[in-house]
Amino acid sequence: MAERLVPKISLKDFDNRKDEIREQLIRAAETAGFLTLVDHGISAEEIEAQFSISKAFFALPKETKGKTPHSTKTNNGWEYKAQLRPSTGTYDQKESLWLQRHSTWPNDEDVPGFSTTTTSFMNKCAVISDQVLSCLAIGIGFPEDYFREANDPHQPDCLTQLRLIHYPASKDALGTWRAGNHTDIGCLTLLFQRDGEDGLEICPGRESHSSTGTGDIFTPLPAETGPIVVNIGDMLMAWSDDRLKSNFHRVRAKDVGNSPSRYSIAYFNQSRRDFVLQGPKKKYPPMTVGEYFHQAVQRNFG
Ligand SMILES: O=C(O)CCC(=O)C(=O)O
Ligand SMILES: [Fe+2]
Repeated sequence: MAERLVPKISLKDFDNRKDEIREQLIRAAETAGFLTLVDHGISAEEIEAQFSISKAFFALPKETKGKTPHSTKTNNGWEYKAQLRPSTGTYDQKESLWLQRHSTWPNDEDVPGFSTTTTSFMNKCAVISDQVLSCLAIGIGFPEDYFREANDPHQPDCLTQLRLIHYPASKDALGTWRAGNHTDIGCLTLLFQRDGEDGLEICPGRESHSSTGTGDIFTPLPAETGPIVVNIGDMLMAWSDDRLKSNFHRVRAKDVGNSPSRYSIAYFNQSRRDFVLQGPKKKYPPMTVGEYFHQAVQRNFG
């Protein structure tokens, strides 16, 4: 069932297969709001190299990780079991490191290779995001390069973030959540997982970018090293006049018994703060991405 719900889409030979790929991406974005990308240009070795960096960081003592402190103002830095979800009323059982291109990063003495590996990984994520967003732009009715400008990661007002996540191993997790039920606030998320570290569940069926109601049928998506899980965020749902679906998802550990630790990496395309967001059908009044973000944070966490 999960296989049918979340299609596997190949980006192989992108320039020559653009029309076919675009159709597949739009169909997935309009239905489940989730899809899995293969042949996307980041090798399994490169993904594992970034996971090694992530594992090395999270294995450091708290004092060393705390040298990159989390800021509530920018949402960058290292947070430990700090995300309180109104959807669950509990703190997510995880730690994560939020990074922007220009934020403070852990230094290379503490994590050898951190900056080179992570910069190259972010650059590759940006290329894939650009390919997907160029297809979705046409599907919505914008010019092909519309989101290239709106999401340009090299602009100083770009809100895009990479998030390294670690869910510690657990036993009898009933009543807790690794990541409570939520939608992503940004435009488009690329999510990397590892073989055997399952836990992600998705719940399609949302009709408006600001609705907080959700169904209760969640489908597990088995974790695989290599394929990238891609999902639409609230911002792109609003930007498409609710045509592309930003759907609820969550991460859970086993209610009873042992769950191994899980590492995941998310690349959140969150657009440029000063860019004006409005769909081609003008279903919602125009607002800047910064205003949208603020409103969505209030809605999800307020
Ligand atoms: O760890 C995961 O697989 C999901 C993370 C997630 O949904 C998020 O950080 O928004
Ligand atoms: Fe998410």
